[in-house]
Amino acid sequence: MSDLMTLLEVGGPVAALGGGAAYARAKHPAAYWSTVGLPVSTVRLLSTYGSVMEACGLTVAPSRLRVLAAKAMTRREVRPVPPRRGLIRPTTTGLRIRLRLAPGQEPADFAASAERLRHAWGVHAVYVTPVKPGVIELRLVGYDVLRRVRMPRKIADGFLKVPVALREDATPFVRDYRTIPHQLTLGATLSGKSMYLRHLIAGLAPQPVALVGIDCKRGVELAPFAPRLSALATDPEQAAELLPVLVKEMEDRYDLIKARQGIAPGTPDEEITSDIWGLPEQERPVPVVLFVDEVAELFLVATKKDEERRDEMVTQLIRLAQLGRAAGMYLEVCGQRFGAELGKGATMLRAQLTGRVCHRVNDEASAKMALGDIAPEAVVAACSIAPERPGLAVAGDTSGGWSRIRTPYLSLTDAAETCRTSAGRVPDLPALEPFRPDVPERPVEHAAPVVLPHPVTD
Ligand SMILES: Nc1ncnc2c1ncn2[C@@H]1O[C@H](COP(=O)(O)OP(=O)(O)OP(=O)(O)O)[C@@H](O)[C@H]1O
Repeated sequence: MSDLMTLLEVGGPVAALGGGAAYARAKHPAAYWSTVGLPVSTVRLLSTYGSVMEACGLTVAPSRLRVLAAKAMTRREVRPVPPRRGLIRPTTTGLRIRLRLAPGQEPADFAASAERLRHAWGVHAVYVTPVKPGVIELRLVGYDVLRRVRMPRKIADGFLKVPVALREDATPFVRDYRTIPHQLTLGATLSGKSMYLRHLIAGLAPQPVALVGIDCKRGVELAPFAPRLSALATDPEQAAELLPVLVKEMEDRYDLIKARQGIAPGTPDEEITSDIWGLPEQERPVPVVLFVDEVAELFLVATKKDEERRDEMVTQLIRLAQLGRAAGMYLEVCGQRFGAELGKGATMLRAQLTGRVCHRVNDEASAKMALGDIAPEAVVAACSIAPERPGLAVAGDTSGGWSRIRTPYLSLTDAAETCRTSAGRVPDLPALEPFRPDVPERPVEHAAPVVLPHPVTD
């Protein structure tokens, strides 16, 4: 709204079309787009649809019947036929339109022409999404939505789902733990990893989930969220004590599932479960999300004795990643690099982390560690992230899909406040009780003294 007001102050939508247009478009793209850009672009799309499709090679030859009918009724030449289009639907960032593909066309033809379409219609970007066989959706985005991120008002969030960032096509990027249980987030220093973690923690804090942290930066990243954490380890020694407890918790959960499966030989199929989600609600253990910040610190060793501890921790992390999903235990691993050079187990652990988010990195090798096994283009996209845009990242998963995303700004104070107000939601997990972090008392603001000092005067 304030953007809109500023735009109107600049000269209003009509005046903005004149002298103030360039200023308004550059300064307040969202307001410009919703007040001026949308009608202009709709008219442009409607009036040029057929010719643009033809110029981009996205038309097909008319059917013989159509040619005959046209010849019989008019003497005009019959033009190639563009795909049938549905209604133009405005969005806050642009337009959406569905197209029915003509026989012989495929979504890849449109994706290949996206750049040409964007120039022809004068928009920031055009994205192509297959909806069902024979139908695609074109999403026209009017401006660079990742420059100043605003999350859409309506987002399909829910249990174990956190809308953590915005994609470049203006759709929310939702971290869904039940679909992608474990994730690896990489990025150079000051690239925005902590902001990403902050959003996840603040998003999960109000949900019935146990949050556990291993923060090898001596707790500086996760300590502000201490009121909502069930356990926090701030160095490798503490992590070495916490990890076996988590593995034991996971094994107990497997025993619980097994006990349920063995209730009676004739138990109906739908009551036999292979993960905690099949258990009755009152018996179901609370999900646990383990945040590991600066994972490389767990791998680094100085002495022979450290090496043994390291090997144990890595094995436990691999076990959690391998078996955790069914027990409702999820991993969120963060670091600057995570390659084979970290030693035994690193590649194996990385392979278990399905979700990948790569912020700005210092070299191609780091981007390859996160995205190399997803798509080569994703690696290139990650390498071209500018330092001036912290929070920008490339998100992918091992199925091969990827997109550019950016987190909105969330101050540490606001995230910590969310954790403080959700402190009552820390679930009861007796095994983790010894690892519960101390919650520092809030600094008390000094109240005004009851007796006001006044200068002693003679
Ligand atoms: N999405 C964003 N929008 C605006 N500013 C951001 C965004 N993400 C991060 N920043 C800013 O960039 C700076 C670095 O971010 P952050 O601390 O998250 O980086 P980091 O990768 O965790 O760095 P380090 O590894 O050194 O801790 C901070 O000042 C933060 O406010």
